[in-house]
Amino acid sequence: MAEAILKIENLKKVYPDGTVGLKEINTTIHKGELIAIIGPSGAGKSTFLRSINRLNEPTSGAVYIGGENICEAKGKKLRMIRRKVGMIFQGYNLIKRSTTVQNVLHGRLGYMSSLKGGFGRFSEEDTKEALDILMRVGLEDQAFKKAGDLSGGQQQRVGIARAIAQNPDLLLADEPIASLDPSSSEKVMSYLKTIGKEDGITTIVNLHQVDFAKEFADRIIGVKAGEIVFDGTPRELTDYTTEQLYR
Ligand SMILES: Nc1ncnc2c1ncn2[C@@H]1O[C@H](COP(=O)(O)OP(=O)(O)OP(=O)(O)O)[C@@H](O)[C@H]1O
Repeated sequence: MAEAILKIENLKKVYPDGTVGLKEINTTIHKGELIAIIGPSGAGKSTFLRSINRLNEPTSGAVYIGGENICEAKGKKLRMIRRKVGMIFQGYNLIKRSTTVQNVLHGRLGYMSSLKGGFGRFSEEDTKEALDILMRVGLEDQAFKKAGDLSGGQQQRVGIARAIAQNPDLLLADEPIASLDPSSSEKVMSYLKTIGKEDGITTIVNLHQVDFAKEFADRIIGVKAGEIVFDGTPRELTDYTTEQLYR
């Protein structure tokens, strides 16, 4: 089996108002896997995903990314771990008035000095790499358009390109296709899968659509009431199990 890239131990999240977001999550995820997290609304999918890079601060437990516990990391060490974790959002989170290629270059910021990054001084090499990445998501002809002028599906592909520019080991995608039509969703999931496999990136995707999880994931984790209640291959997720999960 491929090396473990992510190990989660006794991960728990209780929100300040007392709501238990995650009861206790334990799992190991391997290099290059595409994992879909599914489950009913309010199950804890976003809490789970966002706890992995501490976008949402866990209450207790450990998250080892490449052997380092991000929950205990601070300062430079935390930045170094986060640099290797790309994030893709439902609302794309692009700078709409900047060009597509500038948005992709933002993925490189973690590798630049804050002075150069602040002035947007990207090297020719960085720009060339950003254009190459745009080609990989089929957007080379949109590179100099304003990101805000692209369709939703295209904006999400820029989101993928920006995350890839970060040269990540791990990609976290929080409901990346929730706002897209089926055809754009299919494309976004295909690019995530193809690039993940080509580059050996482990990808964890929160999904509402079970059919997309079954079509694209290597492994599906079902979450309900803050706990993992299913963990298996798409084939192992039967109609009965799905019904139990969403009941
Ligand atoms: N900031 C917060 N404060 C209090 N409770 C929260 C907060 N964020 C989420 N929760 C609660 O934590 C639980 C898990 O929420 P989460 O958003 O992780 O679920 P989800 O499975 O991603 O849901 P959805 O599919 O609807 O996005 C829910 O009960 C939710 O109401």
